[in-house]
Amino acid sequence: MKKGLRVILSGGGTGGHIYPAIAIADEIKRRNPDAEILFVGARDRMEMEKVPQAGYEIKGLWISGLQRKLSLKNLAFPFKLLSSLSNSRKIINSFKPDIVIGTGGFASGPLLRVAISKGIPTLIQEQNSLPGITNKILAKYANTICAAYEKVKEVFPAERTIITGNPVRQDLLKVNELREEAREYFGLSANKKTVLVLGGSLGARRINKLIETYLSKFGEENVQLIWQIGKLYYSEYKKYESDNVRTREFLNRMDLAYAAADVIISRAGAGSVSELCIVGKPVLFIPSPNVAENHQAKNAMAVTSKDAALMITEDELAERFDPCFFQFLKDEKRLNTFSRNIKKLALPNATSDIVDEVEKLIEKQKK
Ligand SMILES: CC(=O)N[C@H]1[C@@H](OP(=O)(O)OP(=O)(O)OC[C@H]2O[C@@H](n3ccc(=O)[nH]c3=O)[C@H](O)[C@@H]2O)O[C@H](CO)[C@@H](O)[C@@H]1O
Repeated sequence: MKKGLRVILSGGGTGGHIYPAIAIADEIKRRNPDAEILFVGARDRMEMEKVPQAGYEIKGLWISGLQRKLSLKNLAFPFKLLSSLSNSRKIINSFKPDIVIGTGGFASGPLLRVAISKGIPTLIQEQNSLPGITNKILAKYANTICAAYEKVKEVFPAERTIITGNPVRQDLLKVNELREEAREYFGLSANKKTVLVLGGSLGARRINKLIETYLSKFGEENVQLIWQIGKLYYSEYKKYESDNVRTREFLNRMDLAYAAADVIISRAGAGSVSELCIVGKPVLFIPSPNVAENHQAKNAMAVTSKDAALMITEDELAERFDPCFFQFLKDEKRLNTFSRNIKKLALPNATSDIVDEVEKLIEKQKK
């Protein structure tokens, strides 16, 4: 890549859009330490905190999505859109990027729209098998679309869509070397099985309720927990913190959380699924039913259909969790099969393949 490369990345709203953008930024920086990288997000969303923590500058736009139901908040939408288009133009004019990359979420809409209108190369990355609204609109004009599922070619222009997989932070590639450090970091015992509970980047109300119900049973079964509760629910559940139960609002060291775990209970957001394949540990998926076209269940089924994980839907939890999960925890043969099989589904080169596409676009622009 050329010296002094200038890149704007935009993705946010939830971790599912933020961490792919950070993974791409890290790989661009690794290949070209002189690259200037700027993030653009939505002013009040979690990217404003998580991106600076990852070491990058971020500018916030005043933008949100249209509410599906009739809501007063929608009245502000046209003003937010105009304001964010105007600010995107200012940001692009002053930063002068060589390329603009969008990973989904509201802020990437106006920003990429302006980049496209100015003829700046654009790349979008779609994590899900069912594209979100922002990427659906942008895909009509973006130069390249990097996706994780073949199925998106039914929605996106197939000739510009490349299946790369989802970018995953590189520190997750070597979690198997971190087990000791991880147990120490969380203050966990070396003699007990550890279950890691993940509710997606925002936390999951139903999973938190489930864990609360079975806390004493986990104790009786000699199982310790790392329990990611989520910002919205943390105040309600943090009282359960103990030597055996490590409660966290958010896990800033996902590498250590994955490293400490023997078994993982998780939502099935696209990024979580991609990471879990790389980590290669036995998983129980509890997909969120509150997402468009039940796409988390589809993400999970892509894994369970390969005999590589277990899935229980929220509707089935009351009946199936107790008999299935506690038996699963003791079934070493099945745990090993799942570990082996889920690892076969990993696409560890996704980030590098996406940055190859970034380089190609920039080269093409130069010609
Ligand atoms: C409710 C909802 O709308 N969920 C969507 C959201 O999920 P969500 O935002 O949960 O995103 P994903 O499951 O894709 O990824 C979660 C990311 O957050 C990180 N993480 C999570 C918890 C934590 O404590 N620390 C941490 O760093 C994970 O390591 C991962 O990188 O975006 C996904 C990708 O577009 C979609 O598939 C999901 O359906």
